Amino acid sequence: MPISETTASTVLQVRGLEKSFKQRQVLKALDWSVPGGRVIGLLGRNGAGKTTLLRCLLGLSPIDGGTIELFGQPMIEPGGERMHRIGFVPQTFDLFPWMKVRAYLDFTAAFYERWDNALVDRLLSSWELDAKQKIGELSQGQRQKLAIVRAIAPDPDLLVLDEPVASLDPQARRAFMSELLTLMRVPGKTVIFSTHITADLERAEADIALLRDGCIQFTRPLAELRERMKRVVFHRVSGWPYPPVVAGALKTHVQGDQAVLLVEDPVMESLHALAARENAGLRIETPTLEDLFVELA
Ligand SMILES: Nc1ncnc2c1ncn2[C@@H]1O[C@H](COP(=O)(O)OP(=O)(O)OP(=O)(O)O)[C@@H](O)[C@H]1O
Repeated sequence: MPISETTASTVLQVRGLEKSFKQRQVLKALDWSVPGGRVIGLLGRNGAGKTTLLRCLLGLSPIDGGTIELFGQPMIEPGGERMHRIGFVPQTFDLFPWMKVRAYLDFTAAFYERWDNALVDRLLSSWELDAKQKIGELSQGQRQKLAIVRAIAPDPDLLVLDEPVASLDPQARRAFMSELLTLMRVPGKTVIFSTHITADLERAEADIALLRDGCIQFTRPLAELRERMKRVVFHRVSGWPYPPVVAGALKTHVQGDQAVLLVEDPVMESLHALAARENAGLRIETPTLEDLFVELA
């Protein structure tokens, strides 16, 4: 499947990215182009390399090969002018346990050109974070909320979040997603977040990027995936000695009397002709994003 094309508003351009840990090659000649103004959900199975990729993109982990451009400039190390435009929420946040929440935020604010104090106060209050509590005494979920507040407050142009909602309860998750969408309504802002929670991606109407086998397999709007990917089920009482061959099939399973295929851009006339030829029943369904993830990842 094609990778998104480079546009004038490309925020991130990765070419041939290679990254290994000892003998384990995690990212393999990875190409990725991320246009500005989108919410991108990065999906991939456990260990696919999502955290590794996000850390490489931000210059937090050295790369073995390839190039990364952020805002049109090569990304070699973190910091510099660009840090004012980037917000990052790591998978775990356990810095400064001795600092109180307010002191930590004030300390962090000093490093940024922009810092939205009103937003900080609003989020602390609506997410029930106690400004006087020490970070070390916060629960995992509360720390994650704090990390999100800290990342959003500088009004970044690019917000990168590594499983930001993993420790949040459903209410907090929804509140966070709604903040994220509010942030995105400003033109030109880009959000990349990794997650296993496909419902959040659906709520955010995110573009879906799939990381598998060390590469980004595709980056596509969710609506387009829904439109183009169909689950095709053939049913035949006598079973399937060999699976039916269908143009555009990405995955095929035979389960008893059913042959279930995930098909990209199915041609309806061909499917009906095949069903008639094989004397089989035919059903066409739109898979959920979770179904797609299970099939493709
Ligand atoms: N510092 C490290 N040293 C050695 N191996 C590492 C290191 N960091 C990651 N890896 C390996 O790289 C691979 C990718 O890990 P990564 O954390 O990027 O995956 P992930 O997609 O974020 O997984 P998850 O969904 O479980 O968070 C794994 O096999 C992991 O063991």
